[in-house]
Amino acid sequence: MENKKVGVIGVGNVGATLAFNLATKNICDEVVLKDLREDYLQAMAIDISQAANAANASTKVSSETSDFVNCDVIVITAGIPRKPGMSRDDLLLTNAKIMTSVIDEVKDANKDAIYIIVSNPLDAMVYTALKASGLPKNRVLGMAGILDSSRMAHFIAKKLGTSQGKIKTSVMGGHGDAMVPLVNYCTVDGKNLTDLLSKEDIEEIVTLTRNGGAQIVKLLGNGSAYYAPGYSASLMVEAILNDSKEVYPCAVLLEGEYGYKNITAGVPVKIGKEGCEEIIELKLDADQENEFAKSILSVRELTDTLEEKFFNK
Ligand SMILES: NC(=O)c1ccc[n+]([C@@H]2O[C@H](COP(=O)([O-])OP(=O)(O)OC[C@H]3O[C@@H](n4cnc5c(N)ncnc54)[C@H](O)[C@@H]3O)[C@@H](O)[C@H]2O)c1
Ligand SMILES: O=C(O)C[C@H](O)C(=O)O
Repeated sequence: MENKKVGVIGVGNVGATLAFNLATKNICDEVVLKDLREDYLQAMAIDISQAANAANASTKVSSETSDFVNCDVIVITAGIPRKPGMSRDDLLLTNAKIMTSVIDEVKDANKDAIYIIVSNPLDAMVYTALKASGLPKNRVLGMAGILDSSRMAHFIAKKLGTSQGKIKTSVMGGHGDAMVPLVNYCTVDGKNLTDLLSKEDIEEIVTLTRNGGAQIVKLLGNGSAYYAPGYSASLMVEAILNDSKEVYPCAVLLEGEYGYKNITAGVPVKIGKEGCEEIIELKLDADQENEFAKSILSVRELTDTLEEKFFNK
């Protein structure tokens, strides 16, 4: 790619954190921001541009509508976050409306873009984005698996009292309470997690991982996590722009993989300049297959609701 350009729609907590990472680390040549809140949008563009200057990074940051064209990657974080006591699923219809409207606004001027969806409920928003854009499945990916895996690694490090950075984890399925942390694929410094911790400790880590988003929502009281989500999204952007073929867990449309069709959920994906270039089919044991089935079912309930109350109304 010649001039690498990334559009970020929604520059609230996650979008601004993402844009800050992209700009200060020179991950692309241009970042273009878009939001409903005009003054806030401009403030973010100026502040992040100044941060890039402080970092001696050459990335240009803009909030001009006329610049929101020919993006290579568009990340959508526009939408409302949940509040304490809410589930991500409670955001379904509000955020589906926002998702559809922002895609309608940008799709014609950004015909080659790969979309990364962040808004919640994540898997249902990927489904919505696919329908709203009419794009092939490889060009719409959802960010959640990297975040959930990073949470699992955090809880393992805490439990073992070990240094971070040596822990490999992977979480599949929908980004909801039924997500599937893949315990037998976790290693710490090359050693299997199952050889390092008891069954009870591992179960506790799985529960903490599943509740990781809610834990932060409760502590914040008004909003949800953004540093880890923003950073996780920047890894996906980087993999696309650099055509790195990195494998990350991402939400994509399944068309027979893992035995499911016409449903979006998190699976390991090889990411390159075409977006999702391959879905990796891991061998799951019987328990994991059951958990994945439950997770798929919870996403299916949301996409059925969308079909009934949003797309066919
Ligand atoms: N996938 C994940 O793992 C993950 C992680 C964190 C947050 N999220 C989700 O991401 C979304 C954003 O979270 P946040 O913390 O950044 O929220 P936020 O409220 O800080 O930011 C959302 C931004 O979207 C903007 N917006 C709303 N409607 C818009 C529209 N039509 N056009 C342009 N901009 C619009 C708002 O003005 C706001 O600036 C939420 O739905 C949240 O649940 C997902
Ligand atoms: O928990 C949320 O609502 C936000 C996000 O999905 C997260 O996991 O941090």
